[in-house]
This record gives sequence, structure tokens and C-alpha cells, in this order.
Amino acid sequence: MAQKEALAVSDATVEEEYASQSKLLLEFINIPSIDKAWTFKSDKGNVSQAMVSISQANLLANKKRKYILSAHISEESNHSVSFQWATFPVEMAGVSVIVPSPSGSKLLLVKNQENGLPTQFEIWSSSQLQKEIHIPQSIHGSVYTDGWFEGISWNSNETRVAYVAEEPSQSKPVFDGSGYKKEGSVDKDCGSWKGQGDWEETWGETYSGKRQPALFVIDIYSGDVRAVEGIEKSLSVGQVVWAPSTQGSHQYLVFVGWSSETGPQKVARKLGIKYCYNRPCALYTIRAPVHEPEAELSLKNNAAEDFALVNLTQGISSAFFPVFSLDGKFLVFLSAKSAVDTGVHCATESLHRIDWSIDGKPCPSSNIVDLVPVVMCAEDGAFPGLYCSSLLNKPWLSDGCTMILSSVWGSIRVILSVDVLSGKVSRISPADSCSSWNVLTLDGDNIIAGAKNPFEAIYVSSNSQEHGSCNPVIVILHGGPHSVSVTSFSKPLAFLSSIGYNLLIVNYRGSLGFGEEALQSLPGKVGSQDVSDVLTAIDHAIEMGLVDPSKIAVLGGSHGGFLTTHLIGQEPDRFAAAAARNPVCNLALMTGTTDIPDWCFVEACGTEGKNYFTEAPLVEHINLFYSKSPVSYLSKVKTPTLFLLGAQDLRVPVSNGLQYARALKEKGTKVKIIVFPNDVHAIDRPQSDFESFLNIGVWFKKYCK
Ligand SMILES: CC(=O)N[C@@H](C)C(=O)N[C@@H](C)C(=O)O
Repeated sequence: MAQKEALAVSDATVEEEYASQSKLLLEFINIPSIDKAWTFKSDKGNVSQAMVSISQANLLANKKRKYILSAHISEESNHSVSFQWATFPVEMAGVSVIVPSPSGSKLLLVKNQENGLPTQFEIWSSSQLQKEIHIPQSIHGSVYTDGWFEGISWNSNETRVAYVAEEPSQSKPVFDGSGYKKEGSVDKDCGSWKGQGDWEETWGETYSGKRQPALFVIDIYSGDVRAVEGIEKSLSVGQVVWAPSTQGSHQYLVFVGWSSETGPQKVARKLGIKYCYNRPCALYTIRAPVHEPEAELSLKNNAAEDFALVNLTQGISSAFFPVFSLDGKFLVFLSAKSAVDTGVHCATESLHRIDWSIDGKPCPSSNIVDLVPVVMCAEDGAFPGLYCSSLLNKPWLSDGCTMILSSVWGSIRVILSVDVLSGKVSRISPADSCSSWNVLTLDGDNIIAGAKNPFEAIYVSSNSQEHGSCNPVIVILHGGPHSVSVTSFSKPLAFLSSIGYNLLIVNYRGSLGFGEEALQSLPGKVGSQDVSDVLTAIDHAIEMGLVDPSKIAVLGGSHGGFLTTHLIGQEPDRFAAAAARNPVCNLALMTGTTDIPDWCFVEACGTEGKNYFTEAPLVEHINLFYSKSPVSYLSKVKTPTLFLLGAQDLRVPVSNGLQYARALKEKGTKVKIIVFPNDVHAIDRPQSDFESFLNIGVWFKKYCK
């Protein structure tokens, strides 16, 4: 009876915790995020216009609401800049992506639609809709707006747009009561059905069901869409831009191609590409198709080699994010050659230049100039190398040779300038600022931005310590493992801080932002070096009086979940509570089910693992994977652990977390499992994000007060 009463009291407390924390969490979830920004020149010299694309969670619809907010930017005589924001934002319902034309006089809106409906292109002028074009699925599927294959580019005279979209679907076999119906048979009786046809490989996590990305060009006046021909079938394409051209000369496109047939593994398989910069890729150029009525004429007047595909970066294993200089004289691009060559999924990048001849034909033997090399080990806080997740499409200052970008430097995202003639890199954001800076866009020469240790940790105090005693701490561990937590605002972390937790965010060795040597020190030592770095950071914080050793919780996703489950197994008395989002718990199970089996080999065996990778692992590798996994320490775990799992995760399939959680349950450890049936690896659909962090907050309040 007494036990029943105690249970009822604890249930009521938990209910209250859910009610009060959910109100607070909603406040954070509703904070809008800035996604992109553009600026436009105005007639008045010191004034320009800004357009900012913002998104906000719409929990009821379980989608993101997108809207646009505009501003006038004026530069005063003392060079200070002020923004006059429009009174209200305007919602962009149903819009997948917006792309202003180079002069700013036209705006392209792309609306991808579901259920096989045509993709809609809308061209707007400053006052009205000028043209609406519907592109049926027989021409192409959805336009790619994923930030990786994505590329939508206006030509310089603003008559055509090149873009990346899903190739049209393959025809499916048709059967009826008497068997197979031959293709093209027109008999439309109701006793037939469509079969599945051949299974097609995809690029894995977040690309499930997506068809191969292919190149198209649309004439915005006639609405005529042309597929770009001459690109081999095995090449997935993305990030297209128009090459500069002079009047009368042919127009070329430059784009990135990822082959699914080559690569170090020599397998005809597309391996997962999301968060994986180690997939070989190159820059290509090809002549843009011409539209009616010139098309037929042009074909007659040209030799076949004029239309041939040219690989511009044969000498380097990776080339992406192509950007032409303002004068068109050079093409700058990023490379993840270190990731490709070592097999580590994300590594230090390098920046390169190709000198471009506007009049001549592009050639495969272009000289690649190394501008910013990979930095192995930065001395005394010096530049650690490039870690950029994107480039602006117009990153140039008015001198035409200074490029502005943001990159990670230690645990901080900084703004850098790079002189693309000399390769000189300078840090622009203040060296004494602990804040992370992200470049949104440039307005002339103004930058519009949102605000000898081998590893670092960021300590966030919830600022409510009573009588010298510490609030409980949550150790936060990023995934990857080659990724990084920077000092920027994070809604879920702000929420956890607001409910009374201090945060210890550890960038263990292997993180981005500290040079290539520290990054490459981890593969082969996962589950030991990274675990010991985290323990060192915790001990250091305890010594500094920042952490009470009896009140430590740990939270991590993916490889951060690997560390979370390793820590509660290797140090069973240290952690009062744990939460793991799509954790890697058993590499031996993961290798046969993930979209990146090569990752298991490289992280467990070291960069040599790249050469051992096979779809049919040897038993010695399976044994090694098991011994390096949290599952091998499972019998020691005592910490109450919450599991948040996305059932559609192709990266760390749900079976990894479920197997481990069920095994903990079997041995009597306190476990709570929430599976989100429609979520992928990131668990970031608004309702799932909300439910995840609410449960993390309540779980920690219950077990780590
Ligand atoms: C390369 C990769 O995706 N690794 C996963 C195991 C992982 O840790 N992913 C990171 C990006 C994450 O935070 O989800």
C-alpha cells in the first residue's frame, strides 16, 4: 500500500514537471531562426535593401513556417549602419526555396508539391507575379533544396535558370490477370496493376525515396525546360552555377559531380552522403542546352566535342562549392580531399583556384592553385585550417579578390577573409569575442552576420548556484565524431540551462576546428581516447569547483550517443542520468544496416580501415567492432537512461538503440524508450523535437536534481 502511494506521488510530480517544463520549452521552440539573407542595391547611394528568410516551428502542423522580413539598411556618414525593419513579416506558404536574380529585379519562387503534382516555378517582379510555370513529373521530380546537391542559378542576362531536380521516374512494369504487359500497351482495363520495378540505390540518410539529382535549364519567358545532356548516368550532380560568358559566345555550366561507380571502395553503391564529406567529387563543365527556336540550328552548327563533359579538377579527389569571381577571371572552390583520402567522414578543408578564360573553351588540364592548405597542427592559437559548411554565392568584397566566409576556429565560429590571389587568411570577427559568428550576406563591403590545448570544453552556468553549491551539470557530447559544438545560441541547450542545469559541452579530440592532426588522432581510438577526453574535461571542471560529482547527467546523439553509452558503461558510478538520441551502441550490428558501413571501419580500425571496408566483413572485424562498442560494457551500466529513436534513421538504424535499451531493461536498469515513427537521424520534426527535449528535461529532473 505504502509503495502504491509513493508511486502515485512520484507520478503526480512527474506530471507537474511535464506541465511546467512544456510551457518553458514552447518559449524556446517558438524562437525563429534566420536561414538566409540577401541585399539589393537601391538608387540612393547610402541605402540598400535586405531580405531575410526566417523559419519558425509550427508544432500543430509538424512543419516549419517560412517567412520573409525586409529592411532598409542605411550607412551614416560616420560609417555606422542602421536597419529599419518592415513592420511585419510575410509568410511564404508552400514555398520550398526563393532565389533573387543577380540584379535583384526578379525573384524566383520554387514550390515542390507532393503526390506527383507538378513542380511550380513563379517569377515575381517588385510589384507582381510575372510568370507561373508548372513542370510535370514526366520532365522531372522535386527541385533539390537540401543545401548539398541544391543549386539554382540565374544566368547573367536573367533569362534562364539552371537547377538540380530529381530525374523523371523510371517506368514500372505493369501486370494483369494474364501476366506481364509489354511496355507501351495501351489497353487501359481495370484489371492491371503497377509492379515495383528495380530497386534503386539512394544517397542514404535523408535521401530515402529521392531519385538521382540531374541538371535542368528553364527559359523563364517560354517556360521551356531542357534536361542537360551528355552527363553519364552514374554521375549525381549538384551545386550548379553559370560560367561567365561574353556576348555571343556559348554558355557553359559548372557543377559538382559525385560518381556512384568509382571511389576508393570501388563498389557500385551510393554510400550515405549526409554529414559525409569523404565522398569523392569533382567540378565539371558542360555546354548549357539552348532553347527553342535556336536549339535545332545550334545542334547542326556544332561538333559533338563542343558538348562533351569536361572534368576540371582531375588532380584532386574532392571539389565542391564552386564560385566565380566578380570579373569571371577565376573559379574558387573548397575541397575535402583530406576526408576523401583518409576515409574520415569530415576533416579539415582546403581552398583552391582555377584561372578561367572567358573566351576560350574550358579544358581538363586546368592548373589548380592551392590557396589555403590543410593545417595539420596550429601553433599557439594560430589559424587551425578551414571548416566551412557552406559558402555564400557572392562572397566578394569590392576589390574583387577578397572572399568572406565563416569557419570554425576552436569552439568558435569565426568570420575570415581570404585573399584569393595570395591565399592570405585573416580573422575578421573580433579575436577577443567568445561568440560564434555566421556570415549571412554582404552589403557592399559590410558583412551582415548573426552574432596549445588539443581540445576544449564550453561551460555554461545556469547562474543560480545557491550558497556555493553547484547546480547539477549536463555533459553534452556532439556526434560525428568529426563535428563540433560552437559557442552559438542553441534553443534546446538554452532550455536545459533555464530549468536549472549547468552545461559542460566537450569538444573532445577529433572535433573540427583544432587542426587536422588532432582530428585524425581519433579514428582507431573511438571508445577510449574520446571517452578519456570527456572524463578529463569533467575532472577539470570538478577541480575548478564548477561541477558537483554527485550531480552529473550526460546527453549525446549519434556518435555523442556512442560516448554517452560508453561513459555509463565504463564509469558506472559517475552519472546520475543519461539520455541518448539515435546512439551508436553496437558497431558490429551497425555495419550491416547503416548507409555508411565504411564509417564503422574507419572509426574502429583507423584510417587503414578504409582499405578493409567491405559489405561482407570478416569475423575479426566484427569482433573488433563489438569490443569497441558500448554494448561490450553493458553489463556494468546502472544509470537510468532515456532513449530517443527515429524509426526512419538510415544512418544509425533504430535497431542499434533498441537492442541496447532492451538489453538494459532485461538486466533491470531503468530505461525509457520513445520511438518517433516518421523521424530520421536528426529527430528534428517540430513535434518530435519538442517531445524529445521535454522528456530529456523531465528525465534529468527525476534522476539528477
Ligand atoms: C558521419 C556520421 O553521420 N556519423 C554519425 C554516426 C554521427 O555521429 N552523426 C552526427 C553528424 C550527428 O550528430 O548526428
